[in-house]
Amino acid sequence: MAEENQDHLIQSEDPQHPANLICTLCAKFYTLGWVTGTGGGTSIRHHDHIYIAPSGVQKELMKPEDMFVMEYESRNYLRRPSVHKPSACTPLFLAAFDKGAGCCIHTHSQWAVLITLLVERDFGKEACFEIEEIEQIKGIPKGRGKQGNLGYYDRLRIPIIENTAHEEDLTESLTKAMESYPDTYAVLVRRHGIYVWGDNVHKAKTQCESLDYIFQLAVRMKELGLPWTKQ
Ligand SMILES: CSC[C@@H](O)[C@@H](O)C(=O)COP(=O)(O)O
Ligand SMILES: [Zn+2]
Repeated sequence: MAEENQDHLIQSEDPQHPANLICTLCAKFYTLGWVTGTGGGTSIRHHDHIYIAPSGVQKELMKPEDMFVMEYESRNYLRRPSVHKPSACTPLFLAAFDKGAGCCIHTHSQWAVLITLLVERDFGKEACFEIEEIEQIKGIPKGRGKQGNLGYYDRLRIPIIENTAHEEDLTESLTKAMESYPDTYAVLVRRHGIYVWGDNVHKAKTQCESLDYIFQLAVRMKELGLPWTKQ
């Protein structure tokens, strides 16, 4: 089967079609500083199809025809544009889909990176960003299989993993963090950025926005000497 010729998988007039949506979302994320300089990206699961962007391209300028399509069960590419390689983030996106996600967003947001620099590295212990009593925490779900979102008095915890020289080498520690923090919908990567996933595109996007807001606020709080938690 000629993988390049599966154009029907990415051609649709529907703006909500994953191939169109990845392009429009990344163009918006670029304006937030989340996917500049080819860094970051987004992947969407649509039934048994995973839509993946190319590696090393300007993520805000992508077209639907640039998209790779993988069959989730077999992990075979159904569509593979010959001029590109698939995103180096693909195994990390797949780790999120394995946890039931419908969409995974990777950003290089400077707020996320700053948070990873502000949380001490404690050798032998898993690092974690924690904050409470901030209204926007209510934009984050309680956890996988749990109903509803965190409350104002709940503590938000986002694990932090160490960066590696190559994106794909993050997969093992990302998977481990997902297991240590079964309720989390995000993992920070020190000096790199964040992976955020959600049950669907809408949830992944709004959760990513809520977290970025909280990170920006937390950086400012630190500058002002204000604590993130009561103790
Ligand atoms: C600025 S290069 C960034 C990459 O190494 C990587 O961290 C990244 O987020 C994007 O990888 P890509 O393979 O282009 O999808
Ligand atoms: Zn990255």
